[in-house]
Amino acid sequence: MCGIIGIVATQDVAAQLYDGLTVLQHRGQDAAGIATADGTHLRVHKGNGLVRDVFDAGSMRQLEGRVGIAHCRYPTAGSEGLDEAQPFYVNSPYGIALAHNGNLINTDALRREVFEQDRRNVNTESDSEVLLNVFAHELDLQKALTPEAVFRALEGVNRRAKGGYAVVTAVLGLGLVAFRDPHGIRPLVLGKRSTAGGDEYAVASESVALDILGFERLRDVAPGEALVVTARGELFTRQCAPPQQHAPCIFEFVYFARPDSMMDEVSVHKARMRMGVKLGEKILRLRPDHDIDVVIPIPDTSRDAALEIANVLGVKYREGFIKNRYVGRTFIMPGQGQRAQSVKRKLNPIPLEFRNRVVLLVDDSIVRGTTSRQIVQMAREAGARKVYLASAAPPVRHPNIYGIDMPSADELIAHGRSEEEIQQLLGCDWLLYQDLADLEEAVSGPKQLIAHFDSSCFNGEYVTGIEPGYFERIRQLRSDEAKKSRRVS
Ligand SMILES: O=P(O)(O)OC[C@H]1O[C@H](OP(=O)(O)OP(=O)(O)O)[C@H](O)[C@@H]1O
Ligand SMILES: NC(=O)CC[C@H](N)C(=O)O
Ligand SMILES: [Mg+2]
Repeated sequence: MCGIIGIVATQDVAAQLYDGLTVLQHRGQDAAGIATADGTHLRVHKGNGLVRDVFDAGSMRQLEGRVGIAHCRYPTAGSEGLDEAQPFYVNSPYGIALAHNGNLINTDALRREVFEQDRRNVNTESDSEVLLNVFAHELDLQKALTPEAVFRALEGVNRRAKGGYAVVTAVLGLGLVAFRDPHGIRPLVLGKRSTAGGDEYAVASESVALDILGFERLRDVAPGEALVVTARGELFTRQCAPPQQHAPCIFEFVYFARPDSMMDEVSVHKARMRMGVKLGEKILRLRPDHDIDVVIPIPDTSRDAALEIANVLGVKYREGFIKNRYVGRTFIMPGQGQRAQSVKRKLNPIPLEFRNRVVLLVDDSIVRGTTSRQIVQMAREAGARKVYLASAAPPVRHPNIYGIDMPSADELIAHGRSEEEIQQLLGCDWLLYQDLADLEEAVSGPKQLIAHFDSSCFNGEYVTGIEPGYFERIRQLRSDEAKKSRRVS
């Protein structure tokens, strides 16, 4: 789930893109990059690692320009290597740099089309580079470089590309172009800042990036909508795909996004609190005479939900695990070995919060079970009398194909297993999952702001439709086993 941001300002934007990336870091830890356009040159700097490791004073100095885009990467296609770090660049037409959050599901077919019909070669395994070439070709077919021409080109892109995509591009001689897939699976938000020199605009995966840069959040980019901000700061917007069901990814609200972000008009923090309320109510329904002494979150993401569960149950909330702030998110690490090792380095219990107590551990989600398996064990070793585990999301039983790297169903602990079997595998005394209807209600909230979601990893329903054989192909390409063998060879 990568993070993207694009800015058009009245002064150089690289430093602001850098700051924006640092608050989107939780969306991708493998690589980062910035591209800027200064009228005659597009400059790109990218590398593997965290934002703070990729850039130094020298690389920042050469990123001149008042139009720019940036990306932090969590791979869902290709390798974790530098070749596939973003932004990508093509020199024709005009010079275009592109950064993409999401995942295309017709990459193979598009790559062939791009090569055979559009006569463009894509040298990496990245779906995003294929997407850039489709955009470049469609723009090449237009006879001018105007917002109108870009919108026509994007109608072509939306006809050809299938999957989840929120995209920012810098087009030399024009400015910033941003667009969101016709179902709005991936998030994208627009902000504005007025200065003495004129209006400035930014688009980003999450509103937190706008907040810290002092942009006012105007609105979300609509599904299928595109916008152009010229280098002079003029904003043009247009719907570039026929209307489709809006289906934002529910996992953004469960895990990916920062709680201080607003997404599709919903506060992620409030959505997570409502998840906690629903789960607390479910506990009271199933076990009105429960014996829970204390509710303990598995930090970070589960905190909002855990606090509300404790409130509903009327029991204590305690921070029983201390998180090492220098270890990143484990779920978005590329290999299972790395993920498993990091849980121990990341979380350590405070035994006095566990000793002789019946503890309810809360996590936002249980995906591969890497975290919860170890945490349940740690809670027992710290002296808990009984260990219960509640997940603010339902069992994850199906692959995600729109930008979260869960390509292989058999790596998911809940795939093909009953809740009793999962409980046994995790080693807890009671395992409780949120119901999907409750989760969807929790996110859409009392105002029912979102009618449909991409909840595919919970219910196996894929809003774009799926080609036969697709799952087997991505399993072969992207399972942990496949990735490991690629790393060795
Ligand atoms: O079942 P698993 O495969 O372990 O995946 C689920 C876990 O991974 C995530 O935590 P992560 O450490 O990535 O981030 P966080 O600190 O934001 O909770 C998520 O919050 C769960 O704790
Ligand atoms: N998580 C994402 O958004 C990934 C973007 C793109 N598919 C890549 O692998 O680089
Ligand atoms: Mg976690």
